[in-house]
Amino acid sequence: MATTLKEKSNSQIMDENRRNDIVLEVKDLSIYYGDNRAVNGISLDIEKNAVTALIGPSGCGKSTFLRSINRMNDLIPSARAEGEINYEGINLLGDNIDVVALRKEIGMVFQKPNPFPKSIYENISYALKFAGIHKKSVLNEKVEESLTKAALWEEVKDRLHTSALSLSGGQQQRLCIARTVAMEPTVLLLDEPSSALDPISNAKVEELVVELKNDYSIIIVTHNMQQASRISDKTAFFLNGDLIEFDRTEKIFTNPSVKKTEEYISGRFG
Ligand SMILES: Nc1ncnc2c1ncn2[C@@H]1O[C@H](COP(=O)(O)OP(=O)(O)OP(=O)(O)O)[C@@H](O)[C@H]1O
Repeated sequence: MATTLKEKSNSQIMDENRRNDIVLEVKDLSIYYGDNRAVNGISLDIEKNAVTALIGPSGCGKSTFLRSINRMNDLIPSARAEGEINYEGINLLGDNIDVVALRKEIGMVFQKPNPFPKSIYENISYALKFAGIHKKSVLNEKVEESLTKAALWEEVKDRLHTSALSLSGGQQQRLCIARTVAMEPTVLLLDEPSSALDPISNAKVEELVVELKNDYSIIIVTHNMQQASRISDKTAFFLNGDLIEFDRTEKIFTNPSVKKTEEYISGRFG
């Protein structure tokens, strides 16, 4: 007989509530490049509508982990993953995953802004057309909506048909965020999205990330401890491919449980 709500124990209900708050469930994930293991059997849950920061010294596996979530590592012939990344009940590492559809659902923005050498408008409409949207009025609406979400509309609305390359680095990065958002993803993967930007553009991207978590679940790789503590809700500290500590950001930065975390965030290594 199916369990009715009444019959469920408190712990069952708590467990279900916890699962409802989770967008990605990572289980015993290892990632190899040839024989070299870059990520060592990590497990963690990524919360919905929250910002999760990945921190740790150079080469500790942050980007490798991030890229595994939307299967960008498939583009590296020597890379292979073991374990599970569960999203809506599906293991994203499975053989039958449509990676093009996956990358729409789980979008990614890179460290260096990489707009297409086309107009601001076309940067967004291109992917929408590819996805089958051709009606001009719908395209116009979606372009405006994505640029507004990326806090760029006011700055570019009068020059939508000029080259995206004429924008500042910070504007280009917000355009790349708008381009990703236009595909209506659920999860946004951000790989050091503001590290190549000036302080004012960096602040704008940070503000934007906090705003975007209302609509998306965000995972951000950052080398900037202040940035992680300012904008993230949860922080994962990686070291040599291991997940050393994963907790609420406030806890990680004020009272970490592991000595290595404390040493890293206080700048004693890395
Ligand atoms: N394409 C690749 N081929 C082979 N090894 C790789 C490749 N990319 C990364 N690695 C190795 O995997 C390990 C983890 O690298 P990764 O780039 O994930 O670290 P990271 O923490 O993101 O570093 P950074 O902060 O410098 O970007 C490193 O030892 C790196 O040399």
